[in-house]
Parts: sequence; C-alpha cells; structure tokens
Amino acid sequence: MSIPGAGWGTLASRAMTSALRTEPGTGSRIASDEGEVAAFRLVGLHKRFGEHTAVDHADLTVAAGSFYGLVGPNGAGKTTVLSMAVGLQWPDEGRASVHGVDVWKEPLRARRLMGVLPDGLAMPERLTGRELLTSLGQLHGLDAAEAARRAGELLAVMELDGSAERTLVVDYSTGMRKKIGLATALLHGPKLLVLDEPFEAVDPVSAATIKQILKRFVAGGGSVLISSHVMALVEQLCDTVGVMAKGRVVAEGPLDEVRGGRSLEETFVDLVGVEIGGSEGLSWLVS
Ligand SMILES: Nc1ncnc2c1ncn2[C@@H]1O[C@H](COP(=O)(O)OP(=O)(O)OP(=O)(O)O)[C@@H](O)[C@H]1O
Repeated sequence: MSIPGAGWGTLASRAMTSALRTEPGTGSRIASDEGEVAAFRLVGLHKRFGEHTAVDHADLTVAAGSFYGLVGPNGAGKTTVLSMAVGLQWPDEGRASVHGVDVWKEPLRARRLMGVLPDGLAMPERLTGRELLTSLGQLHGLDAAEAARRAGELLAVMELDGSAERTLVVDYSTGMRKKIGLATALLHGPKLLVLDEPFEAVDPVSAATIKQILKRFVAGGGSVLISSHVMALVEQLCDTVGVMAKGRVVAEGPLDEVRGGRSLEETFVDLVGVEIGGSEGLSWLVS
C-alpha cells in the first residue's frame, strides 16, 4: 500500500493493528482480530479503461456494524470501485463479498443483502415515486400489501409524499432523485447500504432526515458505506474512513486514527498530495 505524506506510516500501522489484521503478502485486510466476517470486503479490485488505470488493486473492508466514509479527489476511482464492488461493472481483477457472499459467484444472494445507490442512478423514469417503489418491492419478492406499506413509509420519511408521489420520476429534481434512489436502496431491508454521494444536491432538511435514517440503520445492526466529498459530513457520521487517490486506497482505518488529531480535510490534502490551487493565473478575473 502506498502511503504518501509525512508521518502517515505510523498512523496507518496503528490504525491497522488496532482494528484490522493484514493478509501477508497482499496488503489486504481480511478480518477483524475476532475473525468476524466483514459486511463488505473488496480485495484487489482493478479496472483499466484503455491505457488509463481507474482503480489499482484496491482493498477495502467495511466491518459489520460500521459507518464507513470513502473519500478521494475527483477522478480518484471511488465510483468505479463501488460500481465494481456491487456488481454493476466487471472488474479486470479482484473480488468482492457482502457478509461473506461473493458478489460475482452468488449475485442474487449478494444483491439481497445490499441496498445500492449508484452515482448517476438510472431508474424507470416513467413511473411515479409510489409506482416505482411498489413495483420494485414486488420485484424483491414482497407481497403487494407489504410493498405498498413500505413504499408509503419511505415516501413519507423522504418527504416525497403529497404531490411528489404523483410526479413522474423523470420530472424529479436532482435532490428528489437522490431521495427516491435512497428509498429504493432501503426498500428490501438490506444489511449493507452502499451509497455513492447520497447527500449530493440534497437540501439541509432532507440531509438531516437521511442522516437520521442512516444512523438508525447502523444502530439497528446494519452497515453503511458512503462516498462523499464533504469531509465535515464524513467526520460527523463515520467511524471508519478510506482515502482513495489515483485509483489506490492510500489509507484506511478508524476515523480518529486516520486523521491523527488533525481535521480530516488537512489529513486528506496531505494524503492525496495535492497543492491548493486558485492563487495563481486568472489575472483577467481580478483587478
Ligand atoms: N467508462 C469509463 N470510460 C473511461 N474512463 C472512465 C470511465 N469511468 C471512469 N473513468 C475514468 O476513471 C477515473 C475514475 O473515475 P471515477 O468516476 O471512478 O472517479 P471518482 O473518484 O468517483 O470521481 P468524482 O469524485 O469526480 O465522482 C477517471 O479518470 C475517469 O475519467
């Protein structure tokens, strides 16, 4: 594992020894000290697009019952690694499992355990929010009454009831699409939620509601992985963080170990090795 940034080696090794052990020779973390099966385990995921390596042998472990935040700069490979890990995109190499169920060998079992909010969600758009949830519920094997009950509760909690539930999804705003996407991820009662930027474009009131739902989900024994660019949000919600840069997972561990007494933002900037821009050029913009 490549760990840029002064002083990071100590932090990273502390993080790993306290929470996770390392598989000799691979660098992948395979289980907690107690040998528990991870909620989500990605080992050696790799993806190239032509000459470009988007994800470079990424390992990532979400312990059961944890709230995991995946951060990284634009283009770091977060969406690509998550879409491979949930079975939406073929990896060139590597494997992924949900509570020990291999995403590629047993896709239906794995999908039943997961609720997924992918980036750029494609949904049946010519349905209303209510129609979408009830039909998906029945596809998940719920009977019509149970699907309708869950759809009603989710629409109310997401504040998509009233006129919104009669609006076609194609006419939803970006934030409404996030919320209905999250509702579809929750509908079948998964054990793990994998949410790519769930708070993007969501208003503060709805964001507070979603945070509550996710905290309740974890308190009830579920596990959550979110990707986000908002460090304050990750610090507020997550107990574990992974940092991606240039396709690699460059750090992973408990939040406090990873940030090592600093803010996550400062640690992040060190880890991904970027210069803060914006103070040079653009002379035409400022007088
Ligand atoms: N289908 C594709 N074809 C070619 N290149 C791709 C494709 N999908 C992703 N990439 C490239 O892979 C890299 C990783 O992209 P990805 O979307 O996974 O990053 P990200 O960390 O999610 O970024 P962001 O934070 O901006 O959403 C980028 O360089 C991107 O251009």
